[in-house]
Amino acid sequence: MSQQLSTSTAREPLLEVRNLKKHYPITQGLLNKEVGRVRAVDGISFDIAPGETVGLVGESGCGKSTAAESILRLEDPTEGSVNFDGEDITTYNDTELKRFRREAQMIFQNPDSSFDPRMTMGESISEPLRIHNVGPRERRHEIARNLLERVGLNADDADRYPHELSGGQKQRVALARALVVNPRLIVADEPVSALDVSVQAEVLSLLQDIQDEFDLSILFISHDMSVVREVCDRVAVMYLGKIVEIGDTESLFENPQHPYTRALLRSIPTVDLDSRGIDAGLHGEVPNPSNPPSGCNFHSRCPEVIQPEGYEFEQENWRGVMNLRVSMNEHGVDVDGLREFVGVEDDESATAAERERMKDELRREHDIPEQLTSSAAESVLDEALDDIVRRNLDDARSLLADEFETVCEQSEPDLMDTGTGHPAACHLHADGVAQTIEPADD
Ligand SMILES: Nc1ncnc2c1ncn2[C@@H]1O[C@H](COP(=O)(O)OP(=O)(O)OP(=O)(O)O)[C@@H](O)[C@H]1O
Repeated sequence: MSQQLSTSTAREPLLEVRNLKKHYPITQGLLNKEVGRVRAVDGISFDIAPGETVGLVGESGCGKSTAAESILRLEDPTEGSVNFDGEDITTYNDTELKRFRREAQMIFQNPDSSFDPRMTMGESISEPLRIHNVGPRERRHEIARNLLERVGLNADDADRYPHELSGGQKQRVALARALVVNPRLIVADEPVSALDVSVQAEVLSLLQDIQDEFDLSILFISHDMSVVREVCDRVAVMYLGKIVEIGDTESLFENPQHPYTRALLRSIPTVDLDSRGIDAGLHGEVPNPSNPPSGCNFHSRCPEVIQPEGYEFEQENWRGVMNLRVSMNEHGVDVDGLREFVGVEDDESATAAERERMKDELRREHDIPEQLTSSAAESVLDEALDDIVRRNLDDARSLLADEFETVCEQSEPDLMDTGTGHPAACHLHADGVAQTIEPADD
């Protein structure tokens, strides 16, 4: 299924993002020679219909903010198109951009840094009107007072300064300021993550009321799955610059089809203390987007990575072997550290028993059990561990790659049909069969 079709809304979209990329060059030397690229956003496509809220969700560093900035042309995209009301804004000149920026407003995470401390709230709200030469000063002030009431504050708050307001009140003012130019699209980048939980709910409910009243489209960016579930009609899950799953909120939350989405859902804190925490979800960090893993970008952390043909692992054993391979490929193995750990002076004097202890330590570090359930796999692994402690790292690397390479590291999956009504980019769906997994507790 093409990414374009699978990411569309049912209605005529207001915003159409197609194959959007934003790469930052990494340069070196006096001549600024390009030696690499940070692939912050790497080919995303989705639509937003009028009055619709679409969530962009993922861990920190997945490229959400860069996507938002590229969509509003606060950053110039490297590739791709952004159609707003049928026109590609990536080709706009300065005058056209100025007009577009009245129609598409952004709200940021930290309300403190969005206001000039020397300006009253009324001045801040009416500032965009002044920039766009709308009305005389008194009229602009009146509009600001009016909007303050619309966002649940007092008209007289127009004369107050930012330091006199709480975080939640400031985020309400930020919303009023965004609304003052009658936008059709609001991009809200983590709009409630800096607020107390009790205030978050109020601001989110205000956002929804305002959306209904003004028929706004909203791109809602968040790392918080529970907040996204609350406010979004559809959700796009982003990992390392790409959309890995996109669908209606209920469908995606009830029947998540990408292992990354499932892991994010398991990471939602619950009131049940026994099952709380990130442990059941994601391990490690988002890899550096200047050097993403081969094949499926998520394979280096995926708890459901597909097993190589010809072996029968228990999935956790298999993940352990993958952990070893990933760390060998990403940063090698510290054989000196291992040697010191077991108290061996130098390589020559190591006894067979001490080498075994080094191998045990390698297993422990990578969550590999003492013995794999598959004896064929165990014998390959044992030989590779032996190579590692004898410093034949290249031999170990190629033995493991030859025997255990999986489709997940060989080829990059596109968004594909999952049989659930919404697509995901995962080889588990290569045959079009839905993965029916128990919904996550939330
Ligand atoms: N100007 C820049 N130059 C180089 N790399 C950048 C630049 N801006 C962002 N990046 C990198 O691009 C990647 C995506 O960053 P981005 O801020 O878009 O992610 P995010 O999902 O919004 O995370 P967060 O929630 O922490 O802001 C990160 O690895 C980041 O370091």
